[in-house]
Amino acid sequence: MIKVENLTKTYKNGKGIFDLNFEVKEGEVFGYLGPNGAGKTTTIRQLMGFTNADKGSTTILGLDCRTQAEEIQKSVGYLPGEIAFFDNMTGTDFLQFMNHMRQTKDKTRMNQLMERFELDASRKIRRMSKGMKQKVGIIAAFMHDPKVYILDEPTSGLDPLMQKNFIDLINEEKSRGKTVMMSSHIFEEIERTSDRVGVIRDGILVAVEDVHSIKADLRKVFVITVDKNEDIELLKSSGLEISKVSGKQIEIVVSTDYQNFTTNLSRCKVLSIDILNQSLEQVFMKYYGKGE
Ligand SMILES: Nc1ncnc2c1ncn2[C@@H]1O[C@H](COP(=O)(O)OP(=O)(O)OP(=O)(O)O)[C@@H](O)[C@H]1O
Repeated sequence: MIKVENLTKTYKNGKGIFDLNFEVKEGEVFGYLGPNGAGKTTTIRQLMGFTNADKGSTTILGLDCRTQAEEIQKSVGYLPGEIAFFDNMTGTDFLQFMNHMRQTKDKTRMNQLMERFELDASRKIRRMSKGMKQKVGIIAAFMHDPKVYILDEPTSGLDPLMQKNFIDLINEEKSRGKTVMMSSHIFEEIERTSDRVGVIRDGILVAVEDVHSIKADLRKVFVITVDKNEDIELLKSSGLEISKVSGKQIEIVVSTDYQNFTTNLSRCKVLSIDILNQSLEQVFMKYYGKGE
């Protein structure tokens, strides 16, 4: 659905994106992660045909992003990172204008989305809060029911309830067979929506990972409080992976060995069990920060 081959775009200051190769398959949600300035927006703008690459090719729905940009911009559901609207228009005017540009007559989906995101679009855009403008952008990207969505930090400025609303919307679209590529800084949002994740750093794609298999491999840390010191000794000699012992509290890391874990636990007088889940954030943080 989306294909990026050897894509390179270098700005005069030497920054940019370098030799990117990845594909977003039909019906998949592809999360695009990376620190500030990594090159996410640059990649997305290339895909939307707003800038010319130095090298490489990009296609969406089989359309060439450079020579068929107009068609792509009409058919893809695109949400820019920085939303620049016609400030003097009301939200409704802007959405109707977009419908007109795309020759969409049916307003049912637009109205449903406005209701879903609780947007009063009658206000002038320049008087809207950042979150309200973001909602206008989301509705504009989704209302023509496109096959492919390209979304640059879609939940930026949205409150937690609306973020959840957005995640639900993405998952609904995925179940309808739509293809989504979205950049984000919010790991939870990626974890709850994406099938695969691409990580970009300093303009280079440093990883493409399958989120489902990462989730399956995530380890759980159980924090167990027992009644007696003998129980601690028993657990220490059980062959389980112990990450910390503090008095009558012991932390046990379990990834697959649940049988051994429960058998040994049943031999102890357990007072409490807490679980610390390893998150996608902990897995991906290695790509952030300097020098790692
Ligand atoms: N028009 C431009 N001219 C020169 N440098 C640019 C231009 N646009 C972006 N850059 C630089 O290219 C790099 C990539 O920027 P880009 O906006 O693609 O990053 P990003 O991953 O989207 O970042 P963020 O998460 O902060 O939005 C940055 O170092 C940025 O300063």
